[in-house]
Amino acid sequence: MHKRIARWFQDKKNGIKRAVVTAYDHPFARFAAAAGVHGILVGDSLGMVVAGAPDTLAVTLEQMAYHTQMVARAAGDCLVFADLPFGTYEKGPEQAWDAAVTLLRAGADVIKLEGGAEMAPTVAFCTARGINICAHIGLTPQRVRQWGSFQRQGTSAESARRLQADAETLAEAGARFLVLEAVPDTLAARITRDLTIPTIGIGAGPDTDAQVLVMHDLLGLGAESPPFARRYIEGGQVMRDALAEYVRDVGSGHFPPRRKV
Ligand SMILES: Nc1nc(=O)c2c([nH]1)NC[C@@H]1CN(c3ccc(C(=O)N[C@@H](CCC(=O)O)C(=O)O)cc3)CN21
Ligand SMILES: CC(C)C(=O)C(=O)O
Ligand SMILES: [Mg+2]
Repeated sequence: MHKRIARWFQDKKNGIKRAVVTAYDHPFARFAAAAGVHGILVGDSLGMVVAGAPDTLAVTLEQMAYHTQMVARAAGDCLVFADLPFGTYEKGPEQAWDAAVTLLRAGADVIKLEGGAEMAPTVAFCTARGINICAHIGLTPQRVRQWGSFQRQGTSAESARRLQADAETLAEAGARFLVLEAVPDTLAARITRDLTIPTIGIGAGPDTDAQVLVMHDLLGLGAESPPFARRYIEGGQVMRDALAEYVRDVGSGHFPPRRKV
């Protein structure tokens, strides 16, 4: 196993938590790596937080490859995860393989895809041929057009049982990581305890092996964040203040300074 991935398994055994953040370009990935983040996810959430769309469905493989390249160049020792976007992998293992190769060539270490047991053959196919797969269950945003909104999952006993079975099936198929999104804390804790692979939670409570947050939520750059996100700084306000000062300085003649020669 890749030494950097083996560390994730070791830390899970020892109960040491790991932190993942999304990044979509070089400067943000550089900040994440310098801060000691363990993993960077080039998420298809870029369609929403960077491109301004209402969901992630319009993101293309070419866009994901472009952003993965920017991030990988700055990632240092961070493990780089990249999302397969909607429509590039659901038909089956061979379609998924082609798309995953594109993102590996762009610099990703681990390829993430959404879905439960129905994705197990694809996970097994890619894993057997040399690609590290991160599965993603619970609130899978690529299915929002079926649900109508971003709804928490696993809240009924039946849905919780299905998610737990999905987790086990995906791990048995060879997934190296599992993202649990917007599910009850108790369910995430149970799945984390049952699996030997590291779980990465978002809106899934404190008991997953790692956490992931969207960079623009963490830094307060978006107008709104999901209820579970913590805005560590109101970065948007900091930027607006700087920009307004620039506008004032240009208007008043304080910028640029007059040079002697
Ligand atoms: N900026 C941003 N941050 C994210 O974490 C994120 C995105 N965008 N876009 C893609 C998905 C969507 N995400 C979300 C969004 C909302 C909830 C949520 O919990 N919503 C409310 C209302 C749900 C409903 O209408 O039923 C909730 O309390 O469940 C969860 C995950 C997480 N992801
Ligand atoms: C929220 C995370 C897990 C994600 O899939 C993304 O950022 O696209
Ligand atoms: Mg995603």
